[in-house]
Amino acid sequence: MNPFSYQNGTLMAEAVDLQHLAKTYGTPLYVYSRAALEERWQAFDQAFGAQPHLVCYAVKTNSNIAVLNVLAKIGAGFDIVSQGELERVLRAGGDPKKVVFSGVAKQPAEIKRALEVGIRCFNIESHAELERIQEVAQQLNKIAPISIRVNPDVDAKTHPYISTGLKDNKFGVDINTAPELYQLAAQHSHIQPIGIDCHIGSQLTEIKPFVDALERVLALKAQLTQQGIELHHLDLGGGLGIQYTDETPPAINEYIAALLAKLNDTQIEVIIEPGRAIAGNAGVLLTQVEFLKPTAHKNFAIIDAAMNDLIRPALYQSFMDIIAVTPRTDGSDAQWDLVGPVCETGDFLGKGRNLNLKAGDLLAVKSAGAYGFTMASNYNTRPRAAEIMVDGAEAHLIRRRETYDDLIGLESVITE
Ligand SMILES: Cc1ncc(COP(=O)(O)O)c(C=O)c1O
Ligand SMILES: N[C@@H](CCCC[NH3+])C(=O)O
Repeated sequence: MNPFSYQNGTLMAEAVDLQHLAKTYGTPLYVYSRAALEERWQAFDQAFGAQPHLVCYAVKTNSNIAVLNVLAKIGAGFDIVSQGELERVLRAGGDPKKVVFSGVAKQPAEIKRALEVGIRCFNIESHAELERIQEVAQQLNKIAPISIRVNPDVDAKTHPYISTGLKDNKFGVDINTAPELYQLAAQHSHIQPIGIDCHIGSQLTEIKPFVDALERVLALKAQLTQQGIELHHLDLGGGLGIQYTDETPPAINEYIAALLAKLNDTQIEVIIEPGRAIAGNAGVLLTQVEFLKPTAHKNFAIIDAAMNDLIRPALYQSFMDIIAVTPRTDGSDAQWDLVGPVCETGDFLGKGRNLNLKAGDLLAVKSAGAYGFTMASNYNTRPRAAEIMVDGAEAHLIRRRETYDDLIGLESVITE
């Protein structure tokens, strides 16, 4: 489903008028569709059929507790990378037994909390981290279930900043050295190896790298079985891409079908950690045109959303499609650079876009449900945007706009 479609000349989110939302809550404004979030998580879940599996939504993608709650209610597990994300999952009603904990430097306090609430598995990213988890588990007299994140060294063919499965990335351990680390882990008194983990990158638009990675993970599993280490699950990470413009990523069910074909009836539980493919196209960012500033060389449209609200274009030169909420019937298209009010030359959301604009127009940045709000900052002391979840004809404010007190209230002047 596409939750965002035009009706009577205006873009709607499900059955809610986006012009109306912008008037009520102001801009910049993130708007998510509940139905789209649910549909995409369920598409992953259902595609597994009889294969034992758990679809752990990657919390970093969009961590609003209303988003997590909607997914928890339909049975989602969660992939977290910090205690902060764990606290969100718990407050959203998520089941800790369905939580996997990734990330290269889990703090002792984070490990302790995760052991206390009883998460499913720690995805260990180095030998040093194995020792730290053993130490904390021993102090608590608990057994830590672990998998080792291996680096299968496959080229994910995505942006270098979001490719994670290559030898020279900071993530995971070299797949060739993993057997040694598993042997060592198995000898630790408070560690129980239960799975293998990998995650090769994000915004992948081809199936082959996923299948290549799985092949290497299966070979490792066979080797470990021979060495007497039996594992209960394979965690294949996230990474399935979405369409931002003209990309043609595989459909969710094609991607899962390719994994199942490679598994060839191996009855092992498969965990996946999709983020973008669930939340990306379930959200838009609404922004208003402040001023039009045509110059001799270029036309700038200055909008009220900036790189602090949505950093992907500035950080990765990502293309995010930008459309008029109510396309004009008067005037004509011109080419515009859509820039924000932040004092940085890199502050743009789109360049050279053909749009028919006037000051005051409302625009929607598409595919902004993933890595939008979660990567937002307060740079230039700009309050972060409000967030709305639409559910049919209803709109719920799921995060109010920040106030200046929210921003400045944590600070104090020195008194001398
Ligand atoms: C360990 C891990 N799992 C899952 C994800 C989610 O990735 P994506 O949003 O591409 O599905 C990420 C981010 O790339 C990650 O680092
Ligand atoms: N934040 C990135 C993806 C990185 C994924 C984090 N593991 C993006 O916006 O595309």
